[in-house]
Amino acid sequence: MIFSTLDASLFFNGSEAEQNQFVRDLMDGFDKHGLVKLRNHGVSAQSLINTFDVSRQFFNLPPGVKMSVHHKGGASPARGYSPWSNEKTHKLRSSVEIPDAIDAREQFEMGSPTDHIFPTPWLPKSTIPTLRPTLESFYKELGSTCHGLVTAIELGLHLPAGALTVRCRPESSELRLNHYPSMPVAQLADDTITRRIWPHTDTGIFSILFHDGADGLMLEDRQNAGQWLKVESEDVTEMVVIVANTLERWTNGLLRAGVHYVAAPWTSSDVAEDGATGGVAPERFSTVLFHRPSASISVGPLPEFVSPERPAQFEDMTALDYLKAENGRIFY
Ligand SMILES: O=C(O)CCC(=O)C(=O)O
Ligand SMILES: [Fe+2]
Repeated sequence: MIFSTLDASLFFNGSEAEQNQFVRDLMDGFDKHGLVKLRNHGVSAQSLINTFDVSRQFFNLPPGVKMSVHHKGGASPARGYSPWSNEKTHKLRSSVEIPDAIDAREQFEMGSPTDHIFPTPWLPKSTIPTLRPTLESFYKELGSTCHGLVTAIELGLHLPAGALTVRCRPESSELRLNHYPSMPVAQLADDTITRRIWPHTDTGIFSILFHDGADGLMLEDRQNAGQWLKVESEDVTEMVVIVANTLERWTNGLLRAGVHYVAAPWTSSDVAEDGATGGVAPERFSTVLFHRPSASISVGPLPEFVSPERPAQFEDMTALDYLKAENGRIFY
């Protein structure tokens, strides 16, 4: 296996020596790839089943119903439903200009249940009674895991206890449900303008990701520029953690964000083995939590990572202004 799968219970419930080993392995994975996989992460298998179940129910609704909770686009934090191709993820890598590039994907985003400045629009309870309670409880569970991971990162970066966790209060993370409709594999080939999601980095501190078993997640190989690694998964309860831009900015480039995209699946029975021609890619569902700092916190480099030999590489701006600047470029 290319990527380490770490046992998070060693950090949450282990001895000091086990915690220290987990922190070393986490930092090693972040350094080598910008990605690690976790098991025993605290999110229950039942929550995942429930979440993918309501996600399927939501995306199966008629377009008009989904559009009643439409995300209006633009710079504000994404809340609600974005139909096919509304987000242009290829623009997240400003160095790569691809005219008319399309994301073959629809999505739903929610913010913290306590966020009253950018509230999440919900369907009437009668439409899918379990949608909101399931997602709010999933959000809460993910929040506990994120808190633990941020604590581990503080240790790994030799920062004082609480240095990063205080920057994540009040909670400002965003939960996204992705649905990639079934489509001919040929439409996702290298010479087309369509990807399930284009190569990009995420804007938060890190992202935690689950999918429903349909593979396709690819990560840029930092050892071989321009090459991509398949993020194979051993089981659907495995959590993928990807370093995102804010951690890169805070550490002044010490930890780098993982560039990722979703390709046609490589193992599905209904897709040719090489994944490049023929066949139909089955639909795919994923959930991503973008763990973000609180809105007013700076995403500029932390003083601990700036020195005369290593001047600040990133602008000092609030997490909200940073998110707005990115969203303004990619959401229509
Ligand atoms: O669906 C996936 O596996 C990746 C999704 C993703 O990268 C995103 O939503 O930012
Ligand atoms: Fe992403």
